[in-house]
Amino acid sequence: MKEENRDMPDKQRIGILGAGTWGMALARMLANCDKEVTVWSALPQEVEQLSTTHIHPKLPGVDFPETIRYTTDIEEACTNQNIIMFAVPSVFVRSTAEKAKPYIKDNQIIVDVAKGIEADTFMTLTEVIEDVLDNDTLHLVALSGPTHAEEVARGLPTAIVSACKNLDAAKYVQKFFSSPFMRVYTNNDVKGIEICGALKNIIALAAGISGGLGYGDNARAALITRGLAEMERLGGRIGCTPHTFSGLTGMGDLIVTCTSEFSRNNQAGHLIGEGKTPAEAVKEVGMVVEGINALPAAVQLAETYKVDMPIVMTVNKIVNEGLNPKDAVNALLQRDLKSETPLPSINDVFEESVLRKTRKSGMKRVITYGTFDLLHYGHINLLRRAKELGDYLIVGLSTDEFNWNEKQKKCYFTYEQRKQLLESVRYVDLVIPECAWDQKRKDVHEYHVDTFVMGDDWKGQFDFLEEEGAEVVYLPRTPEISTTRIKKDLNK
Ligand SMILES: NC(=O)C1=CN([C@@H]2O[C@H](COP(=O)(O)OP(=O)(O)OC[C@H]3O[C@@H](n4cnc5c(N)ncnc54)[C@H](OP(=O)(O)O)[C@@H]3O)[C@@H](O)[C@H]2O)C=CC1
Ligand SMILES: O=C(CO)COP(=O)(O)O
Repeated sequence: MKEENRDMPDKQRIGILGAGTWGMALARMLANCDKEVTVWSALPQEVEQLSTTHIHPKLPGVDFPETIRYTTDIEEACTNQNIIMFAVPSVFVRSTAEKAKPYIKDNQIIVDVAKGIEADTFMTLTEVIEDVLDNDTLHLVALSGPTHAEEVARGLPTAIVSACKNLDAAKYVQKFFSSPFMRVYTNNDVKGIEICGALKNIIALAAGISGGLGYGDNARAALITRGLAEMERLGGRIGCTPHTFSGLTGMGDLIVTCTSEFSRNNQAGHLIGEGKTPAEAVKEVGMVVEGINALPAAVQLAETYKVDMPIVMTVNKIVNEGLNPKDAVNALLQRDLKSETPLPSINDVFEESVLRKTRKSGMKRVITYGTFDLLHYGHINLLRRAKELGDYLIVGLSTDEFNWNEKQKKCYFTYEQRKQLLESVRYVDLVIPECAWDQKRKDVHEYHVDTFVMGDDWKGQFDFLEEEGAEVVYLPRTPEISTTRIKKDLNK
């Protein structure tokens, strides 16, 4: 997708599917930024009420611009829009996509703001939409973050993430939703963003239950921190980027949902902790409680991938198996004692011991950096010659985020896949992540590097590392081969 093709006439248009609090808070912000907004709801009485009163019953004190159009006709909401946004609760995403499908044009940008994982398929919600619409030309964007509708509807400062595998589409949505009070970041880890959005709601239920039982801030902080560890563990197992979990949609959304009075999940948990049944709690909250919807998939994913998720499992026992919340918390506290630091992997232990040994025996250590996507014989030549300069070769492998953020480059293989390929090359002894341009000075000292090696296309650019005591060598590239060239040839 080329961003320039997307430059729109003066009026930018969006169709919003869902007139709940979140869809309406965003509708208000966009209409106030002069976008042409059409809101679809499945419920005629909701459309009738919003078009006549310009007030949403769940957002008292907030007035909505009269320019917003309301309709029960999904064709009207989907036709001729720059963006179509899904803002219905997770359980209605599939049926809403089915209704919208006949009216979705090729190359359409579709944004999902609902948070959840489908129960039977374990699909995230952009995956559900993709599955139903079944059209390769579409651009599916997850827009997510710590964003309570009640605050956005009042114009309070908020940050959010636009996540898409296609950088141009992510940037388009970033621009479209940026406003004087909303700051939008991009990310390409769509799965990680959506897993965070779904799982944090379950942890917020736990935080609410703890509050309802009368426990204090210490317990809540422990649940937030250990909850994040569970989210990260599952995310890591299914290939999400670790960095996402410390970002806005991970730690950020977890903090806001576990602490805000506005959180529906937190409120429902509180009521359950006080003794209400889950059904009574959901009824009293009166809005969607997505943590409860996400539980079946989260439990199944934890079991399928054999990931230890004690908080998620405990919430499931309380919500779906009728376990008494107090007994559940006691059981959680009485589990086997553990270390906070995960056990180092066999690889880490091995590499550490090799590094220690090579330090003692005075072996010569060499380091090089790069992306090494679509590994080819030019890469192998460079690695072989680098290894010949010493005894132990370290490769600083550019992470996906580093490539995305600093080089606007999307790799064919993920960091983990590229790492595995490099680790199976006989010349490579250790692969470390390259996350920033300026880490090289630190690496030279941390890894006791004697020689720094790069291809001669970088000639002169790293001579400053000599100040750190490393010899700097630029090796000639193998002229006829490069990843860029492979991609170009395959596209012919
Ligand atoms: N609220 C927030 O602060 C945020 C919410 N989100 C996410 O956005 C999604 C929507 O949440 P939110 O707006 O809060 O939800 P609400 O509970 O406020 O609204 C849900 C809306 O869906 C309507 N609805 C009922 N039946 C159907 C149906 N068959 N098909 C389509 N829609 C139906 C509801 O109508 P009725 O009320 O009459 O049942 C209501 O208008 C959720 O996944 C949530 O996690 C994300 C970020 C922030
Ligand atoms: O996702 C949200 C805030 O980012 C809303 O959370 P609740 O659904 O718990 O209100």
